Amino acid sequence: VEYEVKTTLIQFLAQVSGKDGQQNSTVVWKQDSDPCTGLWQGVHCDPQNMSIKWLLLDKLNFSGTLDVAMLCNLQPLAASLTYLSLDGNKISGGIASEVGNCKQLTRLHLSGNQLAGYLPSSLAMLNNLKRLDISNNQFYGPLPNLSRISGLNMFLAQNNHLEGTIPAFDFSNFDQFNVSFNKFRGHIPKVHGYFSADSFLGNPDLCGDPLPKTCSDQHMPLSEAQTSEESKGPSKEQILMYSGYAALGVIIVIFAALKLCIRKKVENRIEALNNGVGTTAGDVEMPSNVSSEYKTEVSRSEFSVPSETGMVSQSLVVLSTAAPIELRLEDLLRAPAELIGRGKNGSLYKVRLDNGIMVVVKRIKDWSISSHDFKQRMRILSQAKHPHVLAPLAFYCSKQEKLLVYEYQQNGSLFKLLHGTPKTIDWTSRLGIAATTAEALAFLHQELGHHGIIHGNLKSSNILLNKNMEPCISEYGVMDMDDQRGSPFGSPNDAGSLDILKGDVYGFGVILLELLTGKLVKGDGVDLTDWVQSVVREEWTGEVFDKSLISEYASEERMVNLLQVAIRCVNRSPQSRPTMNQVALMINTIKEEEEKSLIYEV
Ligand SMILES: Nc1ncnc2c1ncn2[C@@H]1O[C@H](COP(=O)(O)OP(=O)(O)OP(=O)(O)O)[C@@H](O)[C@H]1O
Repeated sequence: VEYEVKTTLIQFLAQVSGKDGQQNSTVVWKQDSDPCTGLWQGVHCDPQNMSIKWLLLDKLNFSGTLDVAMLCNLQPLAASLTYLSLDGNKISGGIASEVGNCKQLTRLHLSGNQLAGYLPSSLAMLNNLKRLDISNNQFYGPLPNLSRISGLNMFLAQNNHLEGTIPAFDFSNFDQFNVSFNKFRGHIPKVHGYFSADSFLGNPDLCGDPLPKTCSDQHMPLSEAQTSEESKGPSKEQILMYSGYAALGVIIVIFAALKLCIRKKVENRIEALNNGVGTTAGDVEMPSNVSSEYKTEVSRSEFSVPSETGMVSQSLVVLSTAAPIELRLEDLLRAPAELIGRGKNGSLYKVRLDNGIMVVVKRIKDWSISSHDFKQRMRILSQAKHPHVLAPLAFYCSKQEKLLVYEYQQNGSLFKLLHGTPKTIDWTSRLGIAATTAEALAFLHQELGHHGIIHGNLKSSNILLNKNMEPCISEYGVMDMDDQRGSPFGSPNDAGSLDILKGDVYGFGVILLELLTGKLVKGDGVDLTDWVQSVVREEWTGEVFDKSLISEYASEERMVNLLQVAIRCVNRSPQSRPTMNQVALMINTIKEEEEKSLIYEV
């Protein structure tokens, strides 16, 4: 590492620790050693080119001042630093505008210090920023327009003195967001159910969903209020801006008209198809290639879809733009199908469409839900979009029969990954799957819980792996809440409607136990939970873990932490189980610890 970089880092440390000359400092970096090879505490380098990537100096009792300009004005550091973390010290000062030079920063964690002052607008120029935590400080003034950073997925700024309006964030990008206990005012931008009131509480002049306080005219967003006060006549910039908007408007209208034309064409086609299908129902081919695993003959009558009149008269309702273009019921029925599962709520077929695309069709018979409620449910489900939730592409609904069409996931399920041979899943991947699944489930609970929609059948065979081997929750909302009566998962009937989501928390806890033990679940998760609880009661906790995790030297501390989360989730009493939001936070903390330890090893 260059001499200049070393000197700057040492000066930065002296200033931020408040221990000049590093006397009495808990961290000592020496000029005669190298930050990357000399194991400087808190410094993590890219092993390829020995550049400084992370500076992690959390909870070290530092009481100096922050000088980010010192780091970000030095080109080699500014070009390599991706993660700066100083959480939980007593550092004062502010964030200098030079932070904008640290263009590679993806994470800036400054929570729990005594930092103050305005946030520089250059913060919003950090295009690579993903996680920004400035919570529990004394920052004041308005927020820079952080909504322009498209990849930002965590923003924590609670407990400061920030004011003005909240920028128009796209909350669907965020897994954590909190601006509570500040002095923000005006309308909250559209939250679409991604975050609850907790994220906005404690701002007396803030209004609108999800806060109970509705907005009146006096709550006009600051930007609008300023415009109306100042506008005697439009300025040159305003004229330019408005003509830009007008041009954009024209483009949108043309685009909408085009879309309408296309939709009309498709509708005509479906109509024609439906008329045709009614008369050609007899031509529907028999599905073939039945899976040898199930050794079940699929006959035409089993997979064809008769309407109430005995004819195929309704079309598929396509819900997703990801659906293969012109996905039609007729094509589904004609395509070769392979029975791949017969679960407690229906059969599952893998279907190869004419164009070679594979889809999976879930066929649910005799579900007592009315057609109206089913359609309504499908519409709600399709609106809750999340990258780790496999939403149905399309559905079909008649009185006796419901079909749901999903994308085929060729990497199979978590069940197969954990219990198949060879078992190829290491600790880091297991923790990653746990964290991602927890976040996705927390999202669904937030989005759908108030509609009374739960997963209701969460298990490792319903966690599928996408092409990047990331987990996706499948078959969400396919089970009726009533179907869970008497289930050990803790149904809504156990303790009132508030607990409807806690059955899913139980199911998720069992998945965590499977990830940790590598053992099979029997009888609705009961055997495995009983076994784990008895071993832990006898204080043989270490015996619980999958042998392959022990032999790869996975951190026992973090495995025990995850086990504690799992045990809380499978608590007999639904009320004592945490919410999925809490679970997701706990697992994320364990994952962050794991990431930090991995980089220490480097
Ligand atoms: N979209 C999909 N792509 C690939 N495989 C899938 C898909 N959906 C389900 N599977 C797999 O197909 C198999 C059968 O699924 P199915 O849902 O019928 O059974 P199950 O999950 O064991 O039971 P249940 O009906 O109770 O959910 C499972 O191994 C599941 O992981």
